[in-house]
Formats: sequence, structure tokens, C-alpha cells
Amino acid sequence: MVGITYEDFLDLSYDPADSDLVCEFYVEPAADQDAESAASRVASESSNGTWAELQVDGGVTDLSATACGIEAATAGDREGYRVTVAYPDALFEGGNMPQILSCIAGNILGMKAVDRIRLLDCTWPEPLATSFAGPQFGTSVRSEIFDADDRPITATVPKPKVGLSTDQHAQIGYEAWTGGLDLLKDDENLTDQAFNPFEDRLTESLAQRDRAVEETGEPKSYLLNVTAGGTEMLERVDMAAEHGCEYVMVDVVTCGWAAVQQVRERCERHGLAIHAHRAMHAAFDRLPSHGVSMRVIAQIARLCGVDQIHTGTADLGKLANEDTVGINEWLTSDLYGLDDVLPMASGGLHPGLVPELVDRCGTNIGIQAGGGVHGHPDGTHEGAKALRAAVEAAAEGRSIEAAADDEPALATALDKWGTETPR
Ligand SMILES: O=C(O)[C@@](O)(COP(=O)(O)O)[C@H](O)[C@H](O)COP(=O)(O)O
Ligand SMILES: [Mg+2]
Repeated sequence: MVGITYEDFLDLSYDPADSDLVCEFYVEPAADQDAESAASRVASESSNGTWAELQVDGGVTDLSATACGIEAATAGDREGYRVTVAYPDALFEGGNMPQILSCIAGNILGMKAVDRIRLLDCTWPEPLATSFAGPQFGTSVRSEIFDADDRPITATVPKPKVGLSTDQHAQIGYEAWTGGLDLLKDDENLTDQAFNPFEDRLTESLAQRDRAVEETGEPKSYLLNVTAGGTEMLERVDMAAEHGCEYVMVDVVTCGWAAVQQVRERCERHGLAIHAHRAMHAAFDRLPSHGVSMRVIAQIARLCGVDQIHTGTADLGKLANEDTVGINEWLTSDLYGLDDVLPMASGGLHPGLVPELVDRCGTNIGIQAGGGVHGHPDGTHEGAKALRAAVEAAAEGRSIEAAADDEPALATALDKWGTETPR
């Protein structure tokens, strides 16, 4: 038997093993702690230690995490430390994201020993990363579902976000698709309410979709929001497949990662792609000094198997977001052969912002505009034409002004919104 205390979880000479999960935290020690004592408590409480000295079998310490790096750091205008913690693979149950998060983002976020703590980044080892399904399609949706591997794919959410009838919703889809957009998207809070029931919305929207495909000769699809309680959500996934939809959309943060993993399994059976909306992410990532970063949320989403996820607008839109470009790079980088994820830019976008967005984020993205399409002075169809023209011009390296000369709908959008970020 050996006695273990907090101090046993600190070893600044430790070099993480290849099979370790390595996490980076921003930490502000409480007044009665220093950087080392706070770091050792982070490693201990997030693996298998606690506040009292324990007498344990030697083998138990093989599961103990090690705080192995401490350096001064800032978060916004605050000062603290960047603490590196290495977690042995055996601590985790492969393929079980809630268990992993209960370790690395669990009790430690509420410890009195730290005033602030934020999980900034993770380096996922191969055994643990490949214990997850990962995405089925990722960025290949651009060519596998659409003929769009030379440009960003486009999407629009009918606005107002809820309250439209099923007919109105489907009609807006028709106008947007025939205006040149690839995807109709449900809003994050539209599920199966009486004014626009789920199954009616599904069948009518796909009927309008089929009309639009007939007329345009282009593939079109629908990001159908299946978000609901456990089994109900899986039944909605089955319904989407039965009706010939290629996608489902899930509010991944509010549903929880266990539910996302279940949806991933079910979508494998049907060959459906998963669009991840991140509503509630800001509760975790808005403050730079506390919580869980969007970078880590995106990593979790990739491992759990989503094909597309909102990652922000590189600060061009109406919502605060962090590190869109860095997160997008991670989502499209190699990860032991797991598929990548298509980043979706959304939130306050309109055609005038597209050139700068593509400059910052490239073309291997999706672009969603709701207000930026339906707020067009001449309505949804013209708004869609304007967005399509702006996206094509940006992808081809043509100026938006020149594109506006060819597409009056775009000229109208530029007159209305210019290249301003909405507030
Ligand atoms: O409800 C909205 O605000 C949106 O539908 C955008 O509408 P607009 O196009 O009309 O702005 C999206 O939910 C946000 O983009 C989500 O934020 P994020 O993409 O940052 O996760
Ligand atoms: Mg929305």
C-alpha cells in the first residue's frame, strides 16, 4: 500500500507517453494556493485523487494524472497559468465521451482551490481517438451530396426562427433552393411544435426540395432538426431517412454527447450526415478565463461523429466567437485517419461579408445566412440569388462589385447592408 496526496500528482519532469491524453488548462490559483499546489489539485481531482491522504495499492497510481507543465499565461485581461496535465489511457473508457468529460471537465471546474479554470485544448492520443466513430462524411459532403467541391456550400434558416406554418416554411425553402442555395436549415429551437409539426415539415419541405431539384438540376438538401429526448430523437432520425433526407441536425450541446453518439450510430445505419448546432456553447466558452473552449467542444464533436459544426464567422458576424480559423484548421486536419468536419459559418452573415469571410476561412466551409437572405429588400428568392452570387465570386477570386454588376439581387443586398457587421 502507498499513501497518495495531492503532491503525488505533480511532476514537472514527466514527459507524457504517446498514449496519454494531454490537456491544457488556464488556471488562476485561489489566494491560499500557488501554481504548483493548484496544478496538483487539478491533476488529482480530475483523475483518481481527493483532498485526504489515501492508502492505495500501487496499481491504482497507474491511473493517476500528472501535472507536468506550468507556465505564466493570460486570459483576456486576467493573469494566471497554463497548466499541462497528462492522463493515462487506462483512466478512460474508450468510446465513452461523457466519462472522459467527467474527468477532464468535471469537478475541477468547481474547485475552491482555483478562482478560474478553463479547459483550453486537448492532444488526443491515437488509441483513445480511434475508439470513437468519428464523422462519416465531413467535408466530402460538398462533393458527395452537392456538386460544390470548388466553393463553400450555402444554407439558410427561415426567419422568423419559429412561428411560421409548415406551408410557409416549405415555401421559403423552395424560394431559397431555386434562388441557388444548397441547404434549407431548421432553426435550433424549431422541433415539433404545433404551429409547424415535425413530420409535416419534413414531408412538405422535401416535396418542395424535389421541385427545386427538378427545376434547377442541382442537388439540394435539408438540415432537419431532430433534437428531442432520447428514443424520440432516434425515431426522428429514422423518419428523416425513410422520407429521403440526406441530413439530420442536432443541438449537440443541449442534447449531450451521449445522445450525439447514439444519433451517430443510427445515422451510420441510414448513411445520413449530421449537422451540429452548438446552441448553449457560449455557457461554456464565452469567458476566456473559465469553462471549456470552443476548440475542445469542436474536438469532442468530431470524435463523436458530426459531419458539420458551427464554428463562428471569424468575428465578422453578430455573435462573439473565438479562434474560428484555428478551430477550422483542427477540424480539417488529419486525426489518425478519422474523417474531418466541415466548419459552418453562421450568425449575422449577409452577401457583403462573404469576400472577407472566404479570405479568412477559405472555401472549405459552409455559409449560413438567415436574416442575410430573408431580410433582402426583394425577398427570399432574391436574397438567395445574392448570396449564391457572392459565394461564387469569392470562390473564383472575382470582386463582389463585378459580381453585383452581373447579379442585380447582389447589388441590392450591397446597397442595403454594404459590408457591415450587424449589431
Ligand atoms: O438563430 C440564429 O441566430 C442563427 O440561426 C443565425 O441566424 P442569422 O443568419 O439570421 O443571423 C444561428 O442559430 C446562429 O448562427 C448560431 O450561432 P453560431 O453559428 O455562432 O453557433
Ligand atoms: Mg438559429
